[in-house]
Amino acid sequence: MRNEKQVKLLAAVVFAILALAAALPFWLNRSNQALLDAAQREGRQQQRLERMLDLLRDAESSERAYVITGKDAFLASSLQARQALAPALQQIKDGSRSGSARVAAWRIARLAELKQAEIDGVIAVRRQDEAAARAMVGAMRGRDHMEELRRLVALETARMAQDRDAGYAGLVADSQRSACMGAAAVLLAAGLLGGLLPILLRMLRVRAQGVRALEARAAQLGAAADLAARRNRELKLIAAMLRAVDAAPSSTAAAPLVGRYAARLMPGLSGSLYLLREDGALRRHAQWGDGPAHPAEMALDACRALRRDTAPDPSPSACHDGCNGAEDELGGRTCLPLVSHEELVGMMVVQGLSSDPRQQEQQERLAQAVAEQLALALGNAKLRESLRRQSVLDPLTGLYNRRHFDETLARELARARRKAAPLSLLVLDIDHFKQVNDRHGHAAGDAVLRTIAQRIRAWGREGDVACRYGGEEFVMLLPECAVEAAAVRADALRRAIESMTASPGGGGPEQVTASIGVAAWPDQGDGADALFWAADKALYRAKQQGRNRVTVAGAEDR
Ligand SMILES: Nc1nc2c(ncn2[C@@H]2O[C@H](COP(=O)(O)OP(=O)(O)OP(=O)(O)O)[C@@H](O)[C@H]2O)c(=O)[nH]1
Repeated sequence: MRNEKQVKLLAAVVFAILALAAALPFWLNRSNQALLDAAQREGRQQQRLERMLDLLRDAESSERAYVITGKDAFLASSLQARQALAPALQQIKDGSRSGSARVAAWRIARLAELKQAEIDGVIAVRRQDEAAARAMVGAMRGRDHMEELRRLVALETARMAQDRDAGYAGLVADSQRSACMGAAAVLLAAGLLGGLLPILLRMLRVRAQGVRALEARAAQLGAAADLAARRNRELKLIAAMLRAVDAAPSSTAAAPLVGRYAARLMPGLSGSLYLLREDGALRRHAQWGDGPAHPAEMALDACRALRRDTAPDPSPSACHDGCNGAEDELGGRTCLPLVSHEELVGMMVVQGLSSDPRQQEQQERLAQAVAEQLALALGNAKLRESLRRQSVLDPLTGLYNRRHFDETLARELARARRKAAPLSLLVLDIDHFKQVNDRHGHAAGDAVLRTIAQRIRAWGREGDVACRYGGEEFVMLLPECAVEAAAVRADALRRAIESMTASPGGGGPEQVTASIGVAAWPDQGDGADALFWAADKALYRAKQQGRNRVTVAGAEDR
């Protein structure tokens, strides 16, 4: 700022000096012109004075000739000279400007008039008396006047020459002064410019530094804005992925969605999502990108990322020996254990990381952020699954409970109506189970219930729904199975129970039997209650008829 003021001030001074130097030739030219005008004026004045002397000389010659000859012919030129003299004298008076020149001009003019008057007087006397005229001429008055006139004209001429010389001398002095001033002005301006130059250079340097700093800052801000926009997009995608996982009915159902979001979140990278199975192995449920296919299944101890510590380590780990023992190229991959509430729920493998360390760090940071959020969401999904399972499962046998049966029966009935397909219901009750409890104890009774549940599970087909209805009573729903086929299958189950070892661990009965009542929609019951009622009545009849048998509901059971 201070520099800027200095530069402006110096620039103004330099400008003024240069303007002055530029004005000098004009000023000098004006002096030259004035001198030239004065010289011309004085030259003209000198010509006038000489002409005036010539006229008087002509007039005097004519006068002499007339005095000597008396002939009027000689008076003609005197008359002409006389007529020309008056305007010539007026021009001489007008042609002088300065005070002294004017006085001299007036004196000369006056003397010329006196000379003219003297000539006129001699001519007038000659007309009367020649001798008197000759006497007048002889008196030399006219010659004195002419001498005086010549002297004055010479003086005036000398004065004019002197003035001219003085003017020329002044002009030379002015010219020298002007040259000196011009040179001084140029030197001064050069000096000032010399002083100005370092300041300007410094200012330019400072400005250039400022511009560079601003450019660097702008680049930083641009990069920060880009980064913020990228992070914002990533956060939005992560949030959307988490919402999708939350909305999915199970973690396995969520996995393909995760794969799709991961492909958008980490463009250019490939990867796989593994979920931990109940048997403790990792199973691949999603894969994205164009990278190499990762193993479909992986044992926990095959992964260096997982076996490194006793507890799963959620920090990213670059594999160096490949998964599942397979050879893998070094680097370019990170395996991220998905740990939620200190429990491993799965693993995310990201492949194709950049070889540029900075870019790789960013990719790993993003993969780590995705993995952390995903682990929590998958953990929550598993928790929800577990809660949901617990709410519909019977804790003793692991079969569905009565609540689930009620819901399923209503749903399956609706489906059967839609499809016009049969739906069979089996109600199974263990025979004399009270005696089992009484003889072997309640724990042995529980063991028998679990063994029978296993047998039912083994007997069931895909689509069958087996539930513990309560106590020692089980129900099985057989969609798209007509009553005859259901009766056949029920008898197979009865026989399987009859032939199984009821207490494999010992301490209980060796054998148990069960009675089964069978009913089917729509023949034995149109609604859920009617169908159950019919099957239960058939079971009652089986008990009455001696147990360990299958009874199909008939018209009397409706
Ligand atoms: N150990 C055990 N016993 C149970 C459980 N639920 C019900 N029971 C018993 O099952 C027995 C059912 O007996 P009952 O209803 O008299 O029938 P039953 O002895 O099987 O006779 P029938 O059905 O007529 O063949 C009772 O002794 C109950 O205490 C259970 O969860 N565990």
